[in-house]
Amino acid sequence: MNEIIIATKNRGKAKEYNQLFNEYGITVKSLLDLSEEIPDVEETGDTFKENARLKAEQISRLLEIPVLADDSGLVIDALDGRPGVYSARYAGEPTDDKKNYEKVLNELTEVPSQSRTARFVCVLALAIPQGETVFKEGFCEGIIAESPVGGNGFGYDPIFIPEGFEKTMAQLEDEEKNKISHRYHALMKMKTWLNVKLGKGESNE
Ligand SMILES: O=P(O)(O)OP(=O)(O)OP(=O)(O)OC[C@H]1O[C@@H](n2cnc3c(O)ncnc32)[C@H](O)[C@@H]1O
Ligand SMILES: [Mg+2]
Repeated sequence: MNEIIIATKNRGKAKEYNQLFNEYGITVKSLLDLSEEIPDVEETGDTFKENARLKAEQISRLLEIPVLADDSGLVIDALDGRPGVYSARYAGEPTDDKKNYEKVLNELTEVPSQSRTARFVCVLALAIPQGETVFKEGFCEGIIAESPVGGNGFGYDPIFIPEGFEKTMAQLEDEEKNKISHRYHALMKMKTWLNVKLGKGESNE
């Protein structure tokens, strides 16, 4: 295997998967790299898992090859878990990262720092033609900053301070984010599962 399809139209995600798969010599293609026009998958699920399944299975069925997809988002305790599965379109459509995180900051103006706990969640789905879809979940704990800082990453990165750091995710180098992110943790679980499946390693679950 030297190429894998990620069913995403998000450039930030696609870039991270390329970096994460690079050390295995695997090239990642997103839906933005395919020459054919791929219809948008309606994210009608109520959970990250349902939406990850919809994206991976619909594109796998269309292309007739194994496909990975992630549904991810930011879960904020003081907002009862919002924006959660609605992270991409929290401030409405079309999707706008800046409007999304500004909405979150406005909603948290009265909330003190010890109550600004949150986590990024990533549910990664691997859909296999004629097979059962496999799901792995990853988390990254942190707190919501008072104001946006940093220009790396995407989405809510400028307002998310990961646990153990004093800067936002958007101030981290790509390599640093890719060692702690929810996406990295989900992918490592998927890798372990694949190794066991292919008889190359031990399960640690
Ligand atoms: O569905 P696809 O095409 O993959 O692209 P998307 O951007 O719509 O992706 P999701 O439906 O999974 O929504 C995830 C949203 O959560 C946010 N998000 C997810 N991972 C993130 C990360 O690593 N850093 C910052 N924000 C992130 C960001 O706003 C994303 O748009
Ligand atoms: Mg989406």
